[in-house]
Amino acid sequence: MKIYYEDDIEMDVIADKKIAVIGYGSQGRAQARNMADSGLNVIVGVRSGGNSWNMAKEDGMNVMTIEDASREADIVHILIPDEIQATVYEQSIEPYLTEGNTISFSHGYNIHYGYIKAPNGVNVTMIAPKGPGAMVRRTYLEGFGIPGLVAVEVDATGDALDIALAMGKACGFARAGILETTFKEETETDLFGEQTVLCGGVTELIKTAFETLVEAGYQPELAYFETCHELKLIVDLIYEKGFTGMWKNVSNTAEFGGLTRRSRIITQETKKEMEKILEEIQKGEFAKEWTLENKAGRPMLKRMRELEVGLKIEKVGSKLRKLCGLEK
Ligand SMILES: NC(=O)C1=CN([C@@H]2O[C@H](COP(=O)(O)OP(=O)(O)OC[C@H]3O[C@@H](n4cnc5c(N)ncnc54)[C@H](OP(=O)(O)O)[C@@H]3O)[C@@H](O)[C@H]2O)C=CC1
Ligand SMILES: CC(=O)[C@](C)(O)C(=O)O
Ligand SMILES: [Mg+2]
Ligand SMILES: [Mg+2]
Repeated sequence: MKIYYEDDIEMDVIADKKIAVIGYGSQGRAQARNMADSGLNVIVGVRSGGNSWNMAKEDGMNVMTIEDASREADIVHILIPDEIQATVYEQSIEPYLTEGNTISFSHGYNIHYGYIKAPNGVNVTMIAPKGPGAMVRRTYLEGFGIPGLVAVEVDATGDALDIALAMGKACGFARAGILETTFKEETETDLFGEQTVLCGGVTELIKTAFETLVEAGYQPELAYFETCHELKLIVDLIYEKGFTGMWKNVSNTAEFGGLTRRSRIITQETKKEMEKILEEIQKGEFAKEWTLENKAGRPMLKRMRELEVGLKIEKVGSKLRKLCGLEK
């Protein structure tokens, strides 16, 4: 396992290169601004007249259409939604690539599952933060960074890894460390983590605990504070001090209750289901399902989004977040 830090990485490999960041959303806006603030020649490639076009202009970025940016750049860093990358790549990026260029990603999904294939002579690299775009920017401005992953699928120029690492350093990732991996490993672990813990698992855990308390007659506001709001404070302790550090900071009562009951909540059945979800990812079954969902116009995602907005915890939580100024 190789982890790269600031002092391990030279910037001169990309000092005079033009870097097109395609997309200006969660990751695009954060990474483009971080790299520009690090002194790199960044072009933002987005749809003309769209929200991102206007936002990038307001941020003072050098903005072009995706086609012009791809033609102009030496490195094309693709930060648009995974499910549309292949179409945009085929229509607006690939025709403008030349030998010695690099295409770069922050998730291995489209390369790993074969939706995007680079032409001969073009590097294929990944520099991926292990965190949301807003934190990529916030930690950079605070002088720190989000840990990153670096991978090289195709090294056509012999310096593809140096290029990806320099981009990661310019984004601030090397302050926290950049771990070397592969497109396969990043893709499979990222999908697994977001489905079973970070986004899927944790919201289902919170929702179920909240509903259990409310159905038992407790005040919904108290249930929200207990099962959702306070979770950040506990996770911050784990983030900074690990499990043992967190246990040291909570009461002995919480420690005894938590350690004796947690395996009744996350059971061996849960572990078996996690293994099944990982297998679906490894076999490409999730990717196929997501591709079909998009081809059908996202009926399931639209319905699930509607149900999510309508959840009691969302209504109670929004009211409380507004009252304490967290939410506008
Ligand atoms: N979100 C995150 O925190 C993380 C994301 N990643 C990865 O980063 C990559 C980007 O993800 P993320 O930042 O969330 O993406 P977003 O959903 O935030 O991307 C939005 C951007 O994509 C553009 N866009 C959307 N649809 C199209 C289209 N059909 N044609 C052209 N441009 C389009 C939008 O432009 P417009 O304004 O014109 O609509 C906007 O600039 C993905 O590979 C993702 O897996 C990796 C780690 C974390
Ligand atoms: C923020 C992040 O790392 C995720 C959950 O993998 C994503 O947004 O795809
Ligand atoms: Mg992730
Ligand atoms: Mg992800």
